[in-house]
Amino acid sequence: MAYAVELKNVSVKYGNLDALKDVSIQVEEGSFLGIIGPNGAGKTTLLKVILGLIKPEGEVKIFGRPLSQAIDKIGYVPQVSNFDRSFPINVLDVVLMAKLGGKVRFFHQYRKEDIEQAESVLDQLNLLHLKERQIGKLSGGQLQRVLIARGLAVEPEILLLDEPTASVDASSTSQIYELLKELNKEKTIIVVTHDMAAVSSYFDSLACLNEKLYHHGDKHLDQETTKQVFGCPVDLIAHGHPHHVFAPHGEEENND
Ligand SMILES: Nc1ncnc2c1ncn2[C@@H]1O[C@H](COP(=O)(O)OP(=O)(O)OP(=O)(O)O)[C@@H](O)[C@H]1O
Repeated sequence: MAYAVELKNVSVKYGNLDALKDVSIQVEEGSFLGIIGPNGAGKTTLLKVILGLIKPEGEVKIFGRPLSQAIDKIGYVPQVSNFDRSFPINVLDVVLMAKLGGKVRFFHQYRKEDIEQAESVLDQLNLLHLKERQIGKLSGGQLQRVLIARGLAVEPEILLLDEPTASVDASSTSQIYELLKELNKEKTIIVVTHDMAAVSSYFDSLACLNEKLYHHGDKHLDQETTKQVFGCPVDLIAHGHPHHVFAPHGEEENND
């Protein structure tokens, strides 16, 4: 069976800077994968590669096919911080924009079935009552869920999320992960985040990225991997919640 996403020896350079170096990963269909790494580790670059926005060295396959033939299988949820909240559009428009491939066209006439489908996604996420609300008037958690609705509006088989909990409080964080867990029953989910405190038991596998990909497998990370990736001891990164991510440290704990 083909992998949902497969990268082979993928590298990206910005000028002289190696943003990604020889990254290979195989993501099984139905996975809930967390990719963690510090700021500047190349997480957004990796998502852009999977979305076909950056052409890397190496190979990218989606369900065994070249990206160009399978791009419609992927939905994308951008970082809230990259989203202009002052933009004068309402929630339904944000979701419908997915149908335009992200291009903004004022006074565009959407097809009736597109509107019905966008409303149905909003309904699924308990957001339909907000459909007329201007996006600047949403809470951080609501805006994040609206962006997830937009990612879902293209009816993807794979949903990619960039820092989905960076702008929300702890209770919205669990709500968002509960929602993703529900969506994971039907879709492959890939989340990138630098926030290891927010990384939860929801993931069924974890990869560590810092230019290179250090670990990919089950959801337990060892001290050595995280030291390599983050360059500092595990407990500092996990903000006192190491049990969210890490297996018992065992003997390694004595080495600190
Ligand atoms: N268009 C670009 N031109 C030049 N350098 C870039 C460009 N985009 C990203 N970079 C650099 O590439 C590296 C990886 O950036 P990227 O945004 O992929 O990291 P990230 O892990 O998503 O970071 P963050 O967690 O801060 O969002 C960083 O050093 C960044 O400054």
